[in-house]
Amino acid sequence: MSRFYCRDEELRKLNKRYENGKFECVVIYGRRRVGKTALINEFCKDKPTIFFSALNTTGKENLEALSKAIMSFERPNAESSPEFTTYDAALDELTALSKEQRIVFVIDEYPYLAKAKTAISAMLQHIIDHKWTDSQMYLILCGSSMSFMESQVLGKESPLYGRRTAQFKIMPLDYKETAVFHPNLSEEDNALIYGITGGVPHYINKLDVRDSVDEALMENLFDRSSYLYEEPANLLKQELREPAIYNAIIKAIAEGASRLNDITTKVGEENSVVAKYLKTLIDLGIVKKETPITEKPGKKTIYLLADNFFRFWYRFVPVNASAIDSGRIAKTYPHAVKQYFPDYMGLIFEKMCQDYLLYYADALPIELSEIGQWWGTDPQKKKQIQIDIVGTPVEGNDYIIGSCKYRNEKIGLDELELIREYAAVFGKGTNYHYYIFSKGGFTDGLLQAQERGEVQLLTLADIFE
Ligand SMILES: Nc1ncnc2c1ncn2[C@@H]1O[C@H](COP(=O)(O)OP(=O)(O)OP(=O)(O)O)[C@@H](O)[C@H]1O
Repeated sequence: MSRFYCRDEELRKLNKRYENGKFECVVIYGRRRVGKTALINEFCKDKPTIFFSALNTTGKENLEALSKAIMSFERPNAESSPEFTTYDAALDELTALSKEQRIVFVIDEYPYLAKAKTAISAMLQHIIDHKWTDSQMYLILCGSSMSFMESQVLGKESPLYGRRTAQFKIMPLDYKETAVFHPNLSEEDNALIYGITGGVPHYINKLDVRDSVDEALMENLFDRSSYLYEEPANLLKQELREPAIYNAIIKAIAEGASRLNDITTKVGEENSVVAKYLKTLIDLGIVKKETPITEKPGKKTIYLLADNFFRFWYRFVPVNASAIDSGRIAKTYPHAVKQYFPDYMGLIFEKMCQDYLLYYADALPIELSEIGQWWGTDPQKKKQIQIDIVGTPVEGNDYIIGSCKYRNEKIGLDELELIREYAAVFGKGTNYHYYIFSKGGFTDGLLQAQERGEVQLLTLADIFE
């Protein structure tokens, strides 16, 4: 079995709740493959646990599976076990167990159960209110359908509303956590692994980098028989009824369409139809909407791929499909894939730098409220500008302005000049603190500017420290 990494904060909080001995109803949700079940297993490994993974079938078959889960807890060595004839009987058995001891009862894939047995949320609500509140039951409801978990389990319409005692939205790992999987690799390799897998532990494991990212990509992604080659299609098929349209939308965004109109034109469907599909992709954590920081959603809102793995796959697999199919990819890889990495990594590096500033928020010269990107038009030069990082203050007029360059060249004073100009166009603050992040380092001129206190300079090595 592979090792379990990170998630310390989630485990600490889950354990703290366990120790209080009181009734808990914890909701755990997040994108598919993000590591929800692995986290629950890690939490439960030394605790009395009934783990029921709901099935995408009928209510009857789910009751059978639930019966088995309860029976294998009560009689771990029995070859066959009786089954409960009703859900009420199974829940009553759980009540009896939780009166005797602290017990963790996990329902994984809860949306499947709620679909198969529509009354289950109301039944759970009833038993929580009448029996479990005073018991030692530690209930965990887990699911990957974000919209279902957010509206039907956490939302006001749900019978379970108000019953939960905590909720955890499990997010992909960030760049530093991703690097924990490969402590012996260089910062550049670790950045790339983050850029390819998006910090989804399952994808990090499946990419399985030993010595070289190039070799791992060739074996475990740019190969038709590999798991990662199939993954986007599998995931879409598993989650959605019309994968073809979703596929076209993701491809359009990966190829650079970011406004609704551009996506619609590429896909060849009505705006309203595409908007509906986009909403589902946002629920799945594949697409995200972005608006310039400090502005409200509106005309400037754009759509981006939230998931780096999808972004990588759709950027490099479709255009190289024939080379992959014919086995020529190893030959074409240097000019068809690898030479575009600095460009591909640009956006990812921006996110890494933003995360870095959030990590060290306490050491920043301002009390940070939000961090994001800003884009708009320079009215004098009549051209579009984009500021990679803007940090807004909780109060006052001091802002952080940052630039991120993922190139193999030294960045010089002209970059500082440029972001000073951009800050003037942004125009919200009166005092700006400048940060420049560069993979390839800095010229002496810029290093001297740092010594004069005009700018903070950080390399890839600095942000991984
Ligand atoms: N923190 C972690 N450290 C190491 N490996 C992990 C971690 N989290 C998940 N994994 C790996 O990723 C795989 C998939 O994770 P898991 O099944 O927990 O995801 P999930 O969110 O429950 O997925 P789904 O919604 O598709 O059921 C696991 O089998 C495990 O190998």
